[in-house]
Amino acid sequence: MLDVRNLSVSYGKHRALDGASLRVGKGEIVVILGANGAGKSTLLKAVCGICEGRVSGEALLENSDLVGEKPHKIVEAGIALVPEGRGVFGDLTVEENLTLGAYAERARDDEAGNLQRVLSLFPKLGERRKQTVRTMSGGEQQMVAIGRAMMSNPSILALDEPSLGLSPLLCKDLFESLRVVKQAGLGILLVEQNAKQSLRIADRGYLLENGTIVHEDDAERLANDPAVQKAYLGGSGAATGAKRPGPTQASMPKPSAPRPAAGPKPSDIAAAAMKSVSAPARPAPPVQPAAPAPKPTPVTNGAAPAPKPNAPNIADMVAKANAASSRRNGAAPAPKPATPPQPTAPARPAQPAIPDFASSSDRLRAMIEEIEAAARRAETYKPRR
Ligand SMILES: Nc1ncnc2c1ncn2[C@@H]1O[C@H](COP(=O)(O)OP(=O)(O)OP(=O)(O)O)[C@@H](O)[C@H]1O
Repeated sequence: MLDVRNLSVSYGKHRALDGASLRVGKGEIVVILGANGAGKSTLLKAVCGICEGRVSGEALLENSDLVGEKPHKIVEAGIALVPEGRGVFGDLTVEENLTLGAYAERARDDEAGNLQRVLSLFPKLGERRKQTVRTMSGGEQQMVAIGRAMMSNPSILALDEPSLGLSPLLCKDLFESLRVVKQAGLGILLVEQNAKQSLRIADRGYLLENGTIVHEDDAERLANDPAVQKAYLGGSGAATGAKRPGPTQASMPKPSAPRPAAGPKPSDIAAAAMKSVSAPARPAPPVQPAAPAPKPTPVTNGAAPAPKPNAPNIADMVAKANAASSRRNGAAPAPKPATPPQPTAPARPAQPAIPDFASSSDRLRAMIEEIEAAARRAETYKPRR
């Protein structure tokens, strides 16, 4: 279904991805394992059309090449990204978040059907339809992010480190959810540092080292490979002198390389694309998450598509969400329903501090102002080459 051939990415002079080739079939989970800075996110971003670097090679989906296409075209073609950091709209409800994911043209005709499919895959989201996403646990928010991506009715779901920050128990739930998604016939391209659990659910895996794919195998063989165990699973393969058949040994995770400021921040790009949130006259952009945002800022997948007669208007949606939110709870956020205690406390990522606004409409307005400011920064940004 997805056939990536000889994909390379350079950020200025730095070659972050070097001739990567991989495939993802229907109903198949494929995991990319690699140390920090190996180029995993770069690979996903290049496939999804949101990479800031120079991209060459091919990413064929059902034989049409998506390299060079705009992100919303790639969503229309059938690839949806769940970005690192989720990018959910914390001030909106589960249902509102899911609805925003149905922006793609391929999803609009059957929005109700897609919603039903997502809710039947994730019954918990159905039970929590009216819950404000910010009040949910990290694992539940991740489920919202996956559900929202699935609302675009994709054939390939790409996920960037979805288990990041989740407790072991929530990780287990998350990986189980992905198994359910796979059973629905989607192909899953998964970037993960949690090698143990991802290899448990994956069909095949690739090892990425310094931008090069050095090995490919089925997931079970990878999990039992002493060299892989040593590098990614905390095992003692070195003691056995075992060597992986790839060109080089998998290296131990290394600290992230410093990231040169070669382009606008992903959150700025996302914010620029969201300008129409506060400009109702413009057509709304496609709502596919593009990048991790430092706050619960809405993130999108790039340039705005041509207006469609039946296109939902994001500004209207936000206004509706605003009204619903005010009706729901006035100034205070919805109380968090009791959830069973999680085994390890530090798993939930810190929630961004929310200023004590007088009402939820003030909160929304502040959010929009923040997005506008970021958009203005992005517009005037001039990359230093
Ligand atoms: N926008 C960018 N501009 C310049 N260099 C970048 C940019 N994004 C990534 N890089 C560099 O490309 C290399 C690969 O980064 P990438 O984020 O793809 O790695 P990764 O394997 O996803 O790492 P991690 O697991 O830490 O997220 C790194 O050296 C990184 O510094």
